[in-house]
Amino acid sequence: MDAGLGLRPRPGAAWTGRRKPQGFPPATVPAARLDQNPARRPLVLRSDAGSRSTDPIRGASLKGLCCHKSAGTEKVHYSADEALVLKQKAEDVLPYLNDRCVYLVGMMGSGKTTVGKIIAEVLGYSFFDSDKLVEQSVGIPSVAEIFQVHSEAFFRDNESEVLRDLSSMHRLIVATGGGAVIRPINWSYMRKGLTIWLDVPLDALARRIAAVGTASRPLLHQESGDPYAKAYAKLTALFEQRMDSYANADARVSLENIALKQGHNDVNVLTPSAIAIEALLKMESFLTEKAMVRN
Ligand SMILES: Nc1ncnc2c1ncn2[C@@H]1O[C@H](COP(=O)(O)OP(=O)(O)OP(=O)(O)O)[C@@H](O)[C@H]1O
Ligand SMILES: O=C(O)C1=C[C@@H](O)[C@@H](O)[C@H](O)C1
Repeated sequence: MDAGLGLRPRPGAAWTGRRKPQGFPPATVPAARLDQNPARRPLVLRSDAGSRSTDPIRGASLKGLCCHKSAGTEKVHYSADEALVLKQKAEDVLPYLNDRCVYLVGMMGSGKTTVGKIIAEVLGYSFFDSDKLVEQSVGIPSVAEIFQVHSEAFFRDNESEVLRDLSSMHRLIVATGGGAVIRPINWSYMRKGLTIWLDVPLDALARRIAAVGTASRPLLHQESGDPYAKAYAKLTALFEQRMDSYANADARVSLENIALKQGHNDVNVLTPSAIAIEALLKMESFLTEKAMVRN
């Protein structure tokens, strides 16, 4: 049990009696229109029998040309205690979420994919990585190559189109690209769901990124120099430009704060599931406060 988070599982307590928020009624998922840009491949939405989601996006999910990383297709490991808390928190959040999508925003390497898959798993939602969807729709296998063959602007245009298409769907956890927050139009799409900022200290990000190399991250990639130092310098510059945009998110998950609560100095010792638990707590706070204001 993660005592630092002050959580006690309440077996069977799925609903706390708070009024279920209104809005976002169940919707029929329209066919995604990823075919408007001539460089993009048409995308067909159809039911995904392979998804482990309990109610896969109202009977439809991105498949075929899209990369569908359902949370159920890759095993996520966490301790029994964490699993219990995750399950309980997911049950608390689900009624308030009301099928809305959740967009994880944050710098490169902040854990949007790692944490997003856990959240998707416990909520029974489907997981998508918007970078992968752009790669699939453009037909180029890596973001780095898209930058090289086309341009960053081309990538950003396609990223906006992907986010626009996802915004008409339900029950998705979306790991967005690190730079998705810089375009106001993207916020108009993400605002249809819930936005969560994974706020990770730059030093920890630089260490994570240096450990795996910068080749897949075109904005950080330079031919020479110490991988940590160059990642740290570039991340610092990017973060200065973007921090106000990240702060637009509905909720902020600060790894520094979680580490403080758990008595750690280094945020990189935090387990992805502890971060997912904190994200669910933040989602719950945001959604219940919003419901109280409304009622
Ligand atoms: N809590 C954690 N502690 C340590 N390392 C982590 C943690 N979460 C993720 N990582 C590692 O950090 C790297 C980046 O994680 P991940 O791909 O989930 O981030 P991301 O935000 O989706 O990145 P990007 O936006 O660049 O795709 C991976 O190597 C992952 O294993
Ligand atoms: O931070 C960024 O601008 C980026 C982050 C990645 O997820 C990719 O979307 C791309 O490499 C750009």
